[in-house]
Amino acid sequence: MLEAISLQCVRGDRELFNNLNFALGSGEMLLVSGSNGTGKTSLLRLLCGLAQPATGEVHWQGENIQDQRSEYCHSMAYLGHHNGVKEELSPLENLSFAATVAGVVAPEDKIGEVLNRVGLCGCEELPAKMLSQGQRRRIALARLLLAESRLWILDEPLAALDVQAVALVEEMLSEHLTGGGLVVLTTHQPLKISFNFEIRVG
Ligand SMILES: Nc1ncnc2c1ncn2[C@@H]1O[C@H](COP(=O)(O)OP(=O)(O)OP(=O)(O)O)[C@@H](O)[C@H]1O
Repeated sequence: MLEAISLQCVRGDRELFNNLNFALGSGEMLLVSGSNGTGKTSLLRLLCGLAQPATGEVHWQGENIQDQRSEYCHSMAYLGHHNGVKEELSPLENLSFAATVAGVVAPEDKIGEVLNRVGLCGCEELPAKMLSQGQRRRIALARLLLAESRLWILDEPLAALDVQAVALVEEMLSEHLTGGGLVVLTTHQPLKISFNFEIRVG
């Protein structure tokens, strides 16, 4: 379970939110909504442990994430605004590198399958810098599929994606939730898959 306990977020001299609470269980999805600049990315960064709340705590499986950083990093996959793709490396190399860092066993045929699933068949060996924005976003989605993390924290996962890729993300979310995974996401685009909770910031 992921729990936000009385979170307060301050950026610069502005309080973005205060006393924010939720509890998300297995197979559940939380949508974080709000207008531009209200604090959605800021909240996701607190949930990942990339930033600290002014007050409050984030708990994973009943324990503060600050006290279990390494375990939490293995349980959680974050897709931010940036794709985290290395420009000089091909999709194949990017995924192989990401799997090694995450401590996941990913033989080349498994990586090939995942790349095929995200529609990158035919450009597996091109340097990422030669790919389009949408194709780079697809590498990031492939990384999620390989990561084997129970908790997905996704900031605008549909950005730059075409209609087929949006449908793929919906399918990925659905499978992840059915398998007992948890999802926290922001999106300015409508999703066909329903969420269990919504928090509006700002
Ligand atoms: N390092 C920082 N220092 C000061 N203010 C910041 C910092 N980072 C973000 N902010 C401010 O915090 C506010 C919330 O930013 P955030 O990126 O969380 O918004 P958002 O809801 O995700 O917006 P969008 O929908 O445009 O992605 C913005 O007004 C932003 O300018």
